[in-house]
Amino acid sequence: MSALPYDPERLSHCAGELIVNIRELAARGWTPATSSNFSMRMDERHAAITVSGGDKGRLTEDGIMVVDLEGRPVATDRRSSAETLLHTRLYQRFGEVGCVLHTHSLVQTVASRLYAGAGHVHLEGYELLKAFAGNSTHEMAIELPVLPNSQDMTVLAAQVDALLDAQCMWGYLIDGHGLYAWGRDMAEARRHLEAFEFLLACELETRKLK
Ligand SMILES: CSC[C@@H](O)[C@@H](O)C(=O)COP(=O)(O)O
Ligand SMILES: [Zn+2]
Repeated sequence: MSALPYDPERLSHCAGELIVNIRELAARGWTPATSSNFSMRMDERHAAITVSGGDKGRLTEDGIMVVDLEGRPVATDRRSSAETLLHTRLYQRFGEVGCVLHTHSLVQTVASRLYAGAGHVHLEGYELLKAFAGNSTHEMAIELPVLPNSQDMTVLAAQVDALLDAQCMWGYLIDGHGLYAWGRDMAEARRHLEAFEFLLACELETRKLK
């Protein structure tokens, strides 16, 4: 029997799913330099998350570790993502959140700069809005929030908390930084991430043509 406070088989399963998906996202150029971080819920008290630093496109099992939902490392001396708190707050608040993905694509970063003043990106009338869980028509709008960046994760986490108090959503941008998106499992989180990326690219293209 394992002395670990989590199921090692569950960790292996999460690590496998994370690695396959992260490599695919990295291959699209969405994780430049050592940016971006990713996690999956393991159980009601633990999440599997990427370690801090390193090229996410070359991730191996060694690059995934366990934290508790307060963001503390569990049974390891490795250092989890600098942005761990932004992941664990979502798992703490919403029992149904199973996966959190954070990337730094060019489109996400440029959009975050252009819409930081407005505080949100207005996305309306797109068929792809149906990619977000709970939406069944293009005849609707969502506001993707844009938060000010900070190197102090407690400040950023508090901003995210305030947002989540005010509205139900599947993602947010951080100014000059990138996108956070989540879902009930990896497939849903990835669908949301890809939908935000595509819709932001549409907004940027449309601005160019106006
Ligand atoms: C390479 S700078 C990007 C980091 O500051 C951060 O925003 C990021 O996404 C990755 O941090 P990490 O600690 O590796 O999870
Ligand atoms: Zn980041």
